[in-house]
Amino acid sequence: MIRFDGAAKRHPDGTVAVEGLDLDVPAGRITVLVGPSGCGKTTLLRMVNRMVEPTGGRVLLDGTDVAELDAAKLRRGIGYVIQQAGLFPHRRVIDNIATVPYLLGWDKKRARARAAELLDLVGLAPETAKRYPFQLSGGQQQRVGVARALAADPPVLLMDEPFSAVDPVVRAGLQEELLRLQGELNKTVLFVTHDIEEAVRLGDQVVVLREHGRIAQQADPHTLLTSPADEGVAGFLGRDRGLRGLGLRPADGIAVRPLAEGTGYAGWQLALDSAGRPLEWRHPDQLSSPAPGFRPGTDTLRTALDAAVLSPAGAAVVLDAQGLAAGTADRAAVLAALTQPQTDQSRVAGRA
Ligand SMILES: Nc1ncnc2c1ncn2[C@@H]1O[C@H](COP(=O)(O)OP(=O)(O)OP(=O)(O)O)[C@@H](O)[C@H]1O
Repeated sequence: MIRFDGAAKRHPDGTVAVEGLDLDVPAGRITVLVGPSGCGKTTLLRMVNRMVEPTGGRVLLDGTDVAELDAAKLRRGIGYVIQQAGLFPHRRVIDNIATVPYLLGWDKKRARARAAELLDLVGLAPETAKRYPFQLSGGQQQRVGVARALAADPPVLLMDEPFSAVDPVVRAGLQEELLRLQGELNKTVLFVTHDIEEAVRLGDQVVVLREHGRIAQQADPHTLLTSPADEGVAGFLGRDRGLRGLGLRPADGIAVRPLAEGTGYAGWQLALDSAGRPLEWRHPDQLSSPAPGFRPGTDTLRTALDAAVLSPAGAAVVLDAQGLAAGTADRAAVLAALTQPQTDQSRVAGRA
């Protein structure tokens, strides 16, 4: 666990970057620091690996003040990912990833074998190994950056706006990948972003900061979206936060009308292919329309609601794990599920 214990940073020119922060970053979870430019996010992150020395208070790593640890050794035990990856331009991808193992004195063969393993883990093709960073796309470079940070299997990962230099589609893919990796690796992740959307998507815990590293709110994403601490946080969260909150809840507890009880709604009939996959909604007097659906438990309430809203029949198709139609759920059934209280266990699979 990382603990900020009154951690403060005042620069020689008098600028107070962080006034004095108390914060616990629990082991094995993702904690996101989010807030406007200049509020002290990067300063706080860098206090952990001693790239910034606090001028007041302490940062504890598993109970030990990091100031008492050898800085180089400390950094080798902490993965660090920054914006635009920060790869060594003159080194091949494989050797970029093996940077820390080399520093730790691993022999070349073992270090490269580990790097190849990580290349695969972050979803890059083996032939990428021989390339130089300039021969990769921005998204691929970020994946290499993540692989490099993970190379020596550090328990702690510091990520400073790692995905902000890539376009929204690539960014969403990288976020997805990080959640998948975290599901396997359970690192203690401290992640900095100025994007609240990214914060609620990735964080088990989200810490909204104001200027001078003051905490405006510290909460899980659902609580943050549904109960912002004040007007300032609500403004920072932006519009549609209720709807966005549904994207964090699994589509459970929705009453399903089984196929055997019929698939007709006010003249619309659900057509299936021979295997039982939904094809479209058909109506004798109207154009056919796509039949969107959702998988209970796997998809979110937002997806279920979207499917019900888009359906001309006013009902979403309920799918099984194989993508076959298991039944339908009308808008009223989806809306009824929205009003059910959420338990801690009911977060989207892979997130909690
Ligand atoms: N070396 C320095 N000397 C003086 N002031 C500094 C120094 N480094 C950072 N600051 C100031 O400390 C404050 C916090 O900076 P920091 O980089 O931690 O903010 P941030 O929240 O990460 O911002 P951004 O989202 O723009 O990256 C800012 O006001 C910044 O100008």
